[in-house]
Amino acid sequence: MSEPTIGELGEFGLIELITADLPETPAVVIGPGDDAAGVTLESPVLVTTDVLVENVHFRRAWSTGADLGRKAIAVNVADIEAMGGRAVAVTLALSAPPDTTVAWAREFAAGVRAECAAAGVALAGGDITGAGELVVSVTALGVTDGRAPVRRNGCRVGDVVAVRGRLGWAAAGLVVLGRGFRSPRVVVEAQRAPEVPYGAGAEAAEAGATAMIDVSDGLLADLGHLARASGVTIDVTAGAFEIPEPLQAVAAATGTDPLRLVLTGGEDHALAATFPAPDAVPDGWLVVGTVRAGDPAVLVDGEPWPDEDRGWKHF
Ligand SMILES: Nc1ncnc2c1ncn2[C@@H]1O[C@H](COP(=O)(O)OP(=O)(O)OP(=O)(O)O)[C@@H](O)[C@H]1O
Ligand SMILES: Cc1ncc(C[n+]2csc(CCOP(=O)(O)O)c2C)c(N)n1
Ligand SMILES: [Mg+2]
Ligand SMILES: [Mg+2]
Ligand SMILES: [Mg+2]
Repeated sequence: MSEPTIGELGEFGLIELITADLPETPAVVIGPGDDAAGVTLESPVLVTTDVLVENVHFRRAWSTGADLGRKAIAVNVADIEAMGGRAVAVTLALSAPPDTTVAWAREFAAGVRAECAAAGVALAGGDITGAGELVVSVTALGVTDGRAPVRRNGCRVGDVVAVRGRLGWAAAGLVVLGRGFRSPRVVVEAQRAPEVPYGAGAEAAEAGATAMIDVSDGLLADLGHLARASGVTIDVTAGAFEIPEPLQAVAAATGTDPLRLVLTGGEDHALAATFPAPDAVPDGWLVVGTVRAGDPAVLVDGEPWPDEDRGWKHF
């Protein structure tokens, strides 16, 4: 007998599967289950949306439903973290082919719940539609607990650049999966869902971070957004990075440069921020560069890096 599908379960059955018995939180006063959610927030409110599309951001052959559920929440919460905020609630839109199995949907819902719990956010609502391919769109709401939001435009000449979290792991996982392998397991898992350093964004803001971004496309590409918004040159020191063993293994096995994975690999959602001085950088962050006067640019050891090889571009 074939497996039960969400087409058989129905739209409202799928909503029930996703939303049944969600944990209560003080921030969400209504929902999900009404036409909209009621969320109690202080001001200013941070809001962000990121979409994950099948065969662009993930493949069903490479990732489980649980991986996708986790990733969809994590990549959005990372954007709240990147402004120094604390994510409070999310909404979740899922578009799926009707032959998607109920078993997959259950796993997806479990992944969403697990990451919401890890990030301390409530699922406040969402939407369901049919589609030719899977598409997951999440909107996250966050607060800053009285601090000014950290933006991309605050880098000052003399600041140091620091990162918190992993770089190049998800990209190494993509290389491995693309070649039909499943190991090293740690990088494959990193590609399936990122380990976002929850709380580190607020910590950086508290420590006086002048600008911040999460690394979705690649460190050099994303630091480029800080450099452009702030009108500065960022100089990254290649020797600051200790290349983790699994990345060395993937690079050796596939003839890639491990430093390239670290500098241009996206999807780990590490945080990259600038701080006024080395002693302002919180524990757990790695200083990887400096901010200088100059045209907006990101250099590596004072030299340009090829423009076409800085990180992911959708078009
Ligand atoms: N369709 C859109 N309409 C309005 N603003 C948008 C749209 N897409 C992106 N933006 C805005 O552009 C800025 C950069 O968006 P971008 O999606 O590149 O950043 P991100 O979500 O942090 O990164 P990524 O999507 O690579 O994870 C954000 O302020 C975002 O809100
Ligand atoms: C099947 C498959 N092909 C390619 C990739 C690589 N990839 C896709 S989007 C992206 C940048 C971040 O996305 P966004 O900018 O939308 O946040 C990267 C590095 C993948 N994960 N899966
Ligand atoms: Mg985005
Ligand atoms: Mg971002
Ligand atoms: Mg992007």
